[in-house]
Amino acid sequence: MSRPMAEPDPTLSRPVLVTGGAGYVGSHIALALLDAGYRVVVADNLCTGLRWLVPDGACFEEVDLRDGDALEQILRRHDIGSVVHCAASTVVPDSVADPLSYYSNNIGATLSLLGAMARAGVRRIIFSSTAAVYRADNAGQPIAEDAPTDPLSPYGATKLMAERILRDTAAIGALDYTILRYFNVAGADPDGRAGQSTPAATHLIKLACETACGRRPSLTIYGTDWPTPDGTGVRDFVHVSDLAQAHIMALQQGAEAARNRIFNCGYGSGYSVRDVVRALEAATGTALPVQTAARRAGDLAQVVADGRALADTLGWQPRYADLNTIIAHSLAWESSHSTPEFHGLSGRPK
Ligand SMILES: NC(=O)c1ccc[n+]([C@@H]2O[C@H](COP(=O)([O-])OP(=O)(O)OC[C@H]3O[C@@H](n4cnc5c(N)ncnc54)[C@H](O)[C@@H]3O)[C@@H](O)[C@H]2O)c1
Ligand SMILES: O=c1ccn([C@@H]2O[C@H](COP(=O)(O)OP(=O)(O)O[C@H]3O[C@H](CO)[C@@H](O)[C@H](O)[C@H]3O)[C@@H](O)[C@H]2O)c(=O)[nH]1
Repeated sequence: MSRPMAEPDPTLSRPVLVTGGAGYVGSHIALALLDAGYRVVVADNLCTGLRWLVPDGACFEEVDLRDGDALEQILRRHDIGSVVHCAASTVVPDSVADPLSYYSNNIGATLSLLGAMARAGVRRIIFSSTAAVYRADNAGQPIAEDAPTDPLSPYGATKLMAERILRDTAAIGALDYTILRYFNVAGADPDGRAGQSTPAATHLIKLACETACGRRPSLTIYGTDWPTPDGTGVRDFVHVSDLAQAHIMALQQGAEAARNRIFNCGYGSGYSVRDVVRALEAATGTALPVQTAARRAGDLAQVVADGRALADTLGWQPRYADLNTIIAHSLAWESSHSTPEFHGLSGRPK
């Protein structure tokens, strides 16, 4: 199914660089930008990304963002006008086990990118941040952008530090940023063009769909004694295509409402792990094999966004804000595309 082409913003007639565009979120952002009529360049070192996830219409540059000279050349060669910065190391427990590699990659890549942007005269950046920057004791309340920050993990700390670097750089007039703090990203492109394909993904809905497709013997529920209605963890799952649209809106309104602002990206609705299991069972018509285990280290009971600012300020209108839709799209992708034997191959899975 093809979507109508929207007129690109005349101030954004130059190509957009998507760092991490071979990854889960970045590939959906690249698709949404192409759908909206933008020219797109993806910069990715494929450390977790997959070449075949880069949409056909995008130019691909295989580069480690920490190579500032190479990046500067890419920015100049493609006449980049703005940057969506998704590239990062993203697995929370890995960041606890190996903090130095997380600080090195996430801070190193951001510093190198901002330096290259300054030298090439590129000012506008949209940054992928996370709910993991907030303090853990939110008492189960929806979290607004002005809630206290105090990340539990090195991963969250790298994101908060990168936010600070952006703020300090904007304070001297060197760039304009919009920071988007994602809650739990899930789902897949409704047209089946992209989906979560990382071989070692750890996210609940991805693992639940792998289980439903018979690739895992069972799903482990971590903790049934949380202070939540059914005892399992509660999260705010945001559809990856709605999230991608938020980046387009931030870019289009960059000179106005989104300039140097932070927005939560979540629907404000919490679903428990058992809600996810039930929704999956309803979608497949079969029982999902589950086992229970102790709470996972570093987990929180409930993480739900107060996401009103994004809608009120940028006019974000999510299209897929429904757990059943998120599950249906994830399941469709998992069952038709993401098979283990294709992981790591350069060709797109059939
Ligand atoms: N998926 C989520 O639930 C979630 C939630 C909150 C925030 N985020 C943020 O969204 C962004 C994208 O996450 P994702 O889930 O798509 O992860 P992902 O691992 O699928 O994508 C990250 C991409 O960045 C690339 N990359 C990493 N380091 C690089 C470097 N030094 N140079 C070039 N490329 C590099 C990887 O190869 C990969 O393609 C990250 O910044 C992450 O912190 C994701
Ligand atoms: O096999 C599993 C996987 C997860 N969970 C539970 O499901 C919930 C969600 O876990 P997961 O999907 O791993 O996401 P989070 O740990 O909430 O973290 C995600 O969402 C954060 C934003 O809220 C991002 O910052 C992180 O990068 C991203 O991994 C938690 O209660 C987990 O304990 C299980 O019970 N079994």
